Amino acid sequence: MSNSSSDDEEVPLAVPLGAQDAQFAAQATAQAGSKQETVPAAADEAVQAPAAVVPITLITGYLGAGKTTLVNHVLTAKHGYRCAVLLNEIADSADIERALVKEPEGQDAAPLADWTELENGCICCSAKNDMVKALESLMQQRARFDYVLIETTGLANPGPVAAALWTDEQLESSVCLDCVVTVVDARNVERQLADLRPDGAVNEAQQQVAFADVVLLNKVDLASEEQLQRIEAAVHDMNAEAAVLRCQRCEIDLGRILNTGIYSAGMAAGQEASAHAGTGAAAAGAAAAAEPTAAGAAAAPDVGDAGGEQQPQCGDPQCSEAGPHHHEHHGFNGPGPHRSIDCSSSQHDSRVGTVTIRLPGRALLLPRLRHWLDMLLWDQGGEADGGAAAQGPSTILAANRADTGAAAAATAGVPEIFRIKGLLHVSGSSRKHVLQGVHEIYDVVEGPEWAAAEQRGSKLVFIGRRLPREALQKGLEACLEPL
Ligand SMILES: Nc1nc2c(ncn2[C@@H]2O[C@H](COP(=O)(O)OP(=O)(O)OP(=O)(O)O)[C@@H](O)[C@H]2O)c(=O)[nH]1
Repeated sequence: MSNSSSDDEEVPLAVPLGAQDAQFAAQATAQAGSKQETVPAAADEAVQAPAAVVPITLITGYLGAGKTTLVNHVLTAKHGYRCAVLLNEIADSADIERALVKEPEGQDAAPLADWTELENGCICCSAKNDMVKALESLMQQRARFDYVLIETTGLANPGPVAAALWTDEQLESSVCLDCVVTVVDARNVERQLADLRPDGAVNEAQQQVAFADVVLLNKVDLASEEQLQRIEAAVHDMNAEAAVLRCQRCEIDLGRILNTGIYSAGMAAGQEASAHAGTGAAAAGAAAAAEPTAAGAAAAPDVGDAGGEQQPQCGDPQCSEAGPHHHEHHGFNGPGPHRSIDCSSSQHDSRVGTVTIRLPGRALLLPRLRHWLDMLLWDQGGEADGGAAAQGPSTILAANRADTGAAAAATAGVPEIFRIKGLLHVSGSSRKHVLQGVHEIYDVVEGPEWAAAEQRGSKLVFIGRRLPREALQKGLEACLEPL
């Protein structure tokens, strides 16, 4: 993730996070600049005299859709807001994103960002309280920013996060939710939306669209006009009120997602819920929705190497029903009947997991790695026929599994890789390399120089289903330079 490199930047804030079971990087970047035409007049006022209440734009979207790209766009655009960013990564990968930050060079140059990394956890469940604590901590330095962006993990249900923003007693008077933005990947979103859960429950991609005020239909360069129209229709069917904006690299008019006043408009219109006030039945429902049950919290690691089921949790603060149910009604405080969602979904699909492979010391041979990745990913595009699929990752990984003796895993189903992130130590290069992969598309780019004192090595994070760790490890080890 890169940040603004304007000269007038202040040193970013670092928010210390206390919880152990969440990987939650908090970054705050002070940003100043001239007001962009597209941003409402309030932007200028915010810079001159900090507003009493800090607006928050919640950025959500499936794995690899372009959330960090959007954050980068906001941080580097000139719009007059000084932004603080809370970043929640699903895997242990904040250092990988950080490797792409173009830090200012020179001995006395202050780094653009301080990063705090926690292990595991997604702010819509186990780490939600950490998000609230991080925000509370951030608000202690309130004078340094006037806008907050929160980037959720790709598997977050934005409902409980939004509810927490409304109902936390410490936060209620200092921040307000302004807009829920869902970034969707034009190339992959159709299959993500169509992805069936064994119990027929709503999946994460559907939840994210359902809770959006604005849907960014990103990566239009990777989709046909026909595809784009199909997606727009599908999104409209799920959430008729959301504005759908086509874009590439999330380059949009930021006035559509910053200081929109969407939620305050809803409150002014006299919607029943008044979560900011924290009173009444609706707020009580919100609080219930925001707090996971003890059982749910205990069983939280549903994403990660260890699996586990979560208690169903309704993300709608107007809902106080326990257990699986379905309802159609008006959104949080937002105007219009626009969120129809089956709350019976478990928080995340428990089969989705993360495998992190670390390869300290020896460098990777880039051509060999590329070949391995090509073989691993080439039939993940969803357009290959059954014959082709049989030669793709399932075959490679199944063969590797057979080698390692895990024969049972070979028959358990085809591995699916949604996302790859890697920080690579590449043979023959003094620079870090960063690998980014979304489904079958991947890219390796050069990052900054390795520091003299830095221990060189590679780290790759795979997010997907039925990921065979040993096979991945073996495949990658075969790409290392010889001893
Ligand atoms: N072709 C194309 N690639 C894009 C576009 N937007 C983003 N990308 C690439 O898609 C990849 C994923 O982008 P990110 O912004 O990291 O996505 P993310 O949603 O933050 O990913 P996670 O944090 O893993 O969920 C990166 O390699 C981006 O460069 C786009 O409009 N077109």
